[in-house]
Amino acid sequence: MSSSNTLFSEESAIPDPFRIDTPLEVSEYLLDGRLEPWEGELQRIESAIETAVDGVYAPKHLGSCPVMDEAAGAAAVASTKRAWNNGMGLWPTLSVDARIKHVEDFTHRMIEARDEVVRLMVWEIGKPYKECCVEFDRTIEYIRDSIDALKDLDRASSRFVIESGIYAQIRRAPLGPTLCMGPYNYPLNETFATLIPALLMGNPVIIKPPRHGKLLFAPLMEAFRDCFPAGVVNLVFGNRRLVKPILESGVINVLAFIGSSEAANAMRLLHPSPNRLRCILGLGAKNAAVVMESADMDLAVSEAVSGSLSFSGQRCTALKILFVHENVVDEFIRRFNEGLKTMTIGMPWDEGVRITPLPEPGKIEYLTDLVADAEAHGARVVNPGGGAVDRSLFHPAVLYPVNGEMKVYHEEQFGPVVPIVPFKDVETPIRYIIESRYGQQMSIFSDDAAEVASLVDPMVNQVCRVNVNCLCQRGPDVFPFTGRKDSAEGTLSVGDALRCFSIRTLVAAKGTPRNKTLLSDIARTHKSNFLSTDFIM
Ligand SMILES: O=C[C@H](O)COP(=O)(O)O
Repeated sequence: MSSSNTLFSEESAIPDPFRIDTPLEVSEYLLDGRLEPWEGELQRIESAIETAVDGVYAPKHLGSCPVMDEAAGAAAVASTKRAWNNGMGLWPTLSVDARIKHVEDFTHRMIEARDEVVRLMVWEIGKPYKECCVEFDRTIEYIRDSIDALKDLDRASSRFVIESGIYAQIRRAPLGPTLCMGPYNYPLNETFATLIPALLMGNPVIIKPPRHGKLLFAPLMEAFRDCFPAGVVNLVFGNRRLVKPILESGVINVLAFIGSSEAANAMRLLHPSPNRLRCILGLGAKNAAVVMESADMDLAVSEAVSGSLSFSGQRCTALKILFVHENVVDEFIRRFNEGLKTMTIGMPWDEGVRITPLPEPGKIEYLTDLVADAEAHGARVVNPGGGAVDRSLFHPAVLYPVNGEMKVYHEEQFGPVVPIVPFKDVETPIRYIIESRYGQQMSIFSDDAAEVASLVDPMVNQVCRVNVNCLCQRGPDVFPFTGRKDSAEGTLSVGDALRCFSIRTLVAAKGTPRNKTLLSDIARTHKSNFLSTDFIM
């Protein structure tokens, strides 16, 4: 564990590849296929990491970004609307293979920017360097897998159907102007998890990067401009002032947002016809682990440590509450505290580091308050040094015994605080999961097949992924990723997301010989599908 005076005794302690010597001043945005100069207000972007200058610790100035206003929001809407052109624009009518080519060209350019994107991510959100690399590479893989999935989908869905005397060609069609907004914890990957399927399916998009993790979009701006037709990708920076007119315009047909349930609800209501707005959302979660008496303790502990504390607990899929059978809870806590030694605290570029500075303002105070509230209601911090604060670093705090009177029992902490609840009867965690406002995932740790089986069936009807002897997680990205209740809308995984960003339409005709010829002719001239020869009658 690093002590406060070894973290950053001086600036030169930062390894060279990670230095940011010159702040990145972003004074352009992408609209209508052009990089436009921004002459208005700029936001000063500071690092999650506090560094020492003349012995005084403060966040480092990383650069600045436009804070775009209502007029810019309206301009972004107009650009996207032109690209859509009532579904008759270049992009929505382009052939699938041509769209894929644009995305592939962009991917090559994106790979060239890897080092810079990763470096900015490390500084802006404090994510460990290796995890930033994984995020980048996972994004590239997501793009490639989505392209493959689109080829399969297109072939499967572009065949002729003859049913009850009706000829039909079923087509996957785009939905229209789309607003993509990712979260700070996966600023690249989770923005692209909506952006790429939206584009592949023919939708023009506005990207609004998250509050933290936005500078890393700057190295991609020229690639977006060069690789896509005008107006297909619009990249704007700002806050509510920018987003409000975009949604209020009524032009946006799809809101793709990963973040809090509250923000999603507020945004949805900005649209003049909220029911018409398709929302593809990845929201909050309070995933529980249930550790039964029969559990393999080594496995349960190592999965629980990693599941609750990877990227300092800032994952929607993190285990945010641990229910442990009362007969094994003492052993579980003892081993959990041992396991915490693998959660090295330090700077994101330190080898093997897992717990890093938190980027959100006010987060340290929030977590400190959660711990104090739990203590006031009878819990203790059971790991030595837990809850200690070292500038923007929060040392993981394991709280025990936690109960329903405490805030941490209910709230999504999204940080390195681990509440442990003892239980006698498995009804307790089951009831917790049933009554939760969220329904993303859960984990069961047990070595008893009958016991697992009895839990799995009721639980798959409460959450969208039941993990057996395994932590909660999103990947592999070809697996469905969604949630019930306030946790999600739509499914954000390879393939499933392509379906979310499109609609099945069909061209149908009375099954006469004349119409058969007619539909074949239409199929020959229609560009939006691959139209393999087996499609043409
Ligand atoms: O923050 C939510 C992410 O979707 C979690 O993804 P992950 O399970 O791969 O860390």
